[in-house]
Amino acid sequence: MMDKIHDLLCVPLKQIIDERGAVYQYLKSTGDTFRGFGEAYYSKVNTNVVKGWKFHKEIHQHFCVPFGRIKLIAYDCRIDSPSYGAIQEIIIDDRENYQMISMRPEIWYSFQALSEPFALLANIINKPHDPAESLNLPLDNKEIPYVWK
Ligand SMILES: Cc1cn([C@H]2C[C@H](O)[C@@H](COP(=O)(O)OP(=O)(O)O[C@H]3O[C@H](C)C(=O)[C@H](O)[C@H]3O)O2)c(=O)[nH]c1=O
Repeated sequence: MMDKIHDLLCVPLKQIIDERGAVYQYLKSTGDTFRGFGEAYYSKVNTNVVKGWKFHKEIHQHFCVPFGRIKLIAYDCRIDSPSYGAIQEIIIDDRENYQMISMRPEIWYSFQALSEPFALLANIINKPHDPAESLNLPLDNKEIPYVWK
């Protein structure tokens, strides 16, 4: 998919690999996208499962995939955005697409594990998790023009 969502950034990350293993870079407080620290967690996604749709009213998220492979779909519903209506597909994994996704608030997203037996989507958010701050929609809905197959 060719759409690009305004303000959604994909930042390639380094993996420093040697015979003992590797260091996978993720997020620095000096980086342009850093908005402060609230909480860090991993979302485990079993093979082929899709989680979403999700939407955060306020929090800024930083995703990366330290294990496995994830397909992330984002939808821009902001009427005043230059990319209003855009759908962006992003592959994030622990190999050739190792990258950090900086996801500002007010973007709908859902994600699927493409790897076996699961994938981990790491998330660093700028405020502690608060269920009252998020919205959810079923995968099959009339508002988001994307069909998961
Ligand atoms: C994130 C979180 C969740 N929970 C509880 C709430 C639910 O009872 C349970 C599962 O949460 P949820 O269904 O939201 O999990 P995911 O679908 O993996 O989604 C989570 O990880 C993806 C990447 C997101 O973007 C979501 O914002 C985040 O909630 O854990 C907590 O108690 N504390 C927390 O910090």
